[in-house]
Amino acid sequence: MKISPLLEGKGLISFEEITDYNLIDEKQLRLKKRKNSESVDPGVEAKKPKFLVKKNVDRKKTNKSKVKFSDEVTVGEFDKSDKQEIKIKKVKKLKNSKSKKAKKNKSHNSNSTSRLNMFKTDEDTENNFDQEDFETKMSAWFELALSKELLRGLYEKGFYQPMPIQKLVIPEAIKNRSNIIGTAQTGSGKTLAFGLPILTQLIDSANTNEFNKDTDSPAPQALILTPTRELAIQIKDHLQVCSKYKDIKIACVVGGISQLKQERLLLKNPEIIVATPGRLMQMIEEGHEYLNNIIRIKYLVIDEADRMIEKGHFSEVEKILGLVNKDDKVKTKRQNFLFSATLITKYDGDFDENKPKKEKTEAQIKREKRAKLNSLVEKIQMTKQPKFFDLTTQQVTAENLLESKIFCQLKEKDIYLYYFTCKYQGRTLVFANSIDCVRRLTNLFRLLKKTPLHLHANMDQKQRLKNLEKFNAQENSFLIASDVAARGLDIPGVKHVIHYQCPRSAEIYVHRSGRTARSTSEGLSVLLISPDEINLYRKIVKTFKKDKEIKDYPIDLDYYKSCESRVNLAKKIDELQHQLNREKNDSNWYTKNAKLMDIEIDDEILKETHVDDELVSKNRRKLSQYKQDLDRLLKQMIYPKFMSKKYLEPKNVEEILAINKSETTALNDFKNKINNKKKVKKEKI
Ligand SMILES: Nc1ncnc2c1ncn2[C@@H]1O[C@H](COP(=O)(O)OP(=O)(O)OP(=O)(O)O)[C@@H](O)[C@H]1O
Repeated sequence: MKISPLLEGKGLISFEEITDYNLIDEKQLRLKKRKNSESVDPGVEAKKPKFLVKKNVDRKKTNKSKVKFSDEVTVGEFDKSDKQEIKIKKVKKLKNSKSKKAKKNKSHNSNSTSRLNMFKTDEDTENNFDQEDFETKMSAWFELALSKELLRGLYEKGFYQPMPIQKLVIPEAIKNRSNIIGTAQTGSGKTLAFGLPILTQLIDSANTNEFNKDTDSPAPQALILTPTRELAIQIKDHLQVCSKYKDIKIACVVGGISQLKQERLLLKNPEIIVATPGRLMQMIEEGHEYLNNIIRIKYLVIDEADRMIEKGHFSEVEKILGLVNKDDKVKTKRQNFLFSATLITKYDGDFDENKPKKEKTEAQIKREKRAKLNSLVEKIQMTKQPKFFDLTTQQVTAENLLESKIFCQLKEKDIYLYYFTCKYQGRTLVFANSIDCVRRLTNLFRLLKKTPLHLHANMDQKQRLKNLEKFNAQENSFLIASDVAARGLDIPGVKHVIHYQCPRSAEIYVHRSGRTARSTSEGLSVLLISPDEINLYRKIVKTFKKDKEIKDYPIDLDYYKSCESRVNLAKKIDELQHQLNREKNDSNWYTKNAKLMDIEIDDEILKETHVDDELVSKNRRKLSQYKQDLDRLLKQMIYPKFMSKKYLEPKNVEEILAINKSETTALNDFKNKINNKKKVKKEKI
């Protein structure tokens, strides 16, 4: 058996190791294969189970279950009664037994060859579909009981190995139809962990014509709820690509986009609806027939579940739950999935340094986790005990994420941000706490000719999507966003996440940072912390015990100084521009309204609102001068320390800039700093 690179070397467990398989089927397949020399007759194979089936064996009663529990992966059978411990399902540590591995690989191959014939389309036969390549690369998926059409889609996407959360959740969800609660780091593939089991089961029912069998009016089969529109669209696209070899219709019901268009798509009776709660509830209340039938859904997913059930945020979620839980029979049969990277990480303790510290005991933490899970189960009204998969580590943030910080004064933040975007190449995502701050930074960085993109909840939805698309498409794009972009968004190649302001909660820190270092890529997060944010910073550090992990980001002071003059000038321009606009708007407001109402303005008021023309033209001249100065500054190079001034001929500037940028990356600078510190420490010892 091949182990996912993410599992390798970490002593993590594999789901395959904890299941018992129906070996008779496997033997029969092998015998058949031998008889037919190369491949098994697809006709015969079709009558056999397509995948190895987990036997209904009570592990507790078998002697094979001498197992150890790995700290890093918790497979818990969650118990509703608060008094009982979370039952840990027995799991075996992965052993590197060669003979066992070889045996398994053999069985994979013999089994998969026969299945392969069914994956082929007519086009494949013409285009020489590489069966062997498919079989070798995809073998790790074969035991997860996925439908053949999905395997083909995954192969084309280059997803040759299931990620750990997928490896654990998928077979459990398909074979046992369990309710699932899953938590794993950001970028660890949770979407497909719930998406693939649902798609497989839908494909199976489509193949047996089971959709809407018992009723005349069609109904959605699955509902996926997400907190943001962008995330809903992303999930829809992701599932659609994976299921391209089977016509499973997926529709988005999200706000900010033409309702008419969505209604048209709903006329096609999509099996899966991915929705944000607000628009979904609105359309249901307006009496949309197909959506009203969500009371019959067979699969319910609540992504970013901790956010979705936050008090006061999503009253619509509760209304939707009220609807889907109306019919007891449907509710009992429904399969539920709850996922998030921060499902149980909330820190409710005290982070005030002046108060005595009370460390929680392991038992207390466990109790709290259980209580949180209990409340989730109750809210969703799961009738069957869920299986709980916790793949988060102590670090909580993604494994390949390097975390850093810069302590600075409030007014220095703009300079550090500019410093960063000038010094380093790579897609950069900046988070601010308020929409006003996003707007101000966008204006400022436009003046600095940094072509920033922006994203916040008060923007037109089309513009939001357009900006996200541009951020995706351009190589060194730079997006300034509010926390509407913090959760779930999967933008490839984001190299840096900068927290311009300290996030208000530790969970948001995890999600924001998780926009980089996704899947197997590396990424860097930089927290800019001003004195008034120290408490927020402490909260993050305490929640995740990260006091040693978040190191200072190294700053090149010469470079910083060059940035300072530009940013300060740009700020002056921004302020002056605002002042001029304000004055213009004020005087316009009075004269415009007076005209509209056909009244004469009192002389006194006119005097008060009168804009001093001379002052205005003086400010305009000043503004134009500042702009010219800034232009001149921006044309110069922010030269790195190691370069002498003789290189700074204007024609060489671009060239040098390119060389400079290709040599240094933010991650390398940070890693070098850490390594140098380690060296110094060693030398001292
Ligand atoms: N088996 C796989 N092999 C390779 N890449 C994968 C696999 N499964 C998912 N991915 C990719 O990994 C990335 C992260 O996946 P996904 O968006 O599902 O993460 P997530 O755990 O939901 O993250 P978040 O907590 O931020 O929402 C995506 O680009 C996805 O396409």
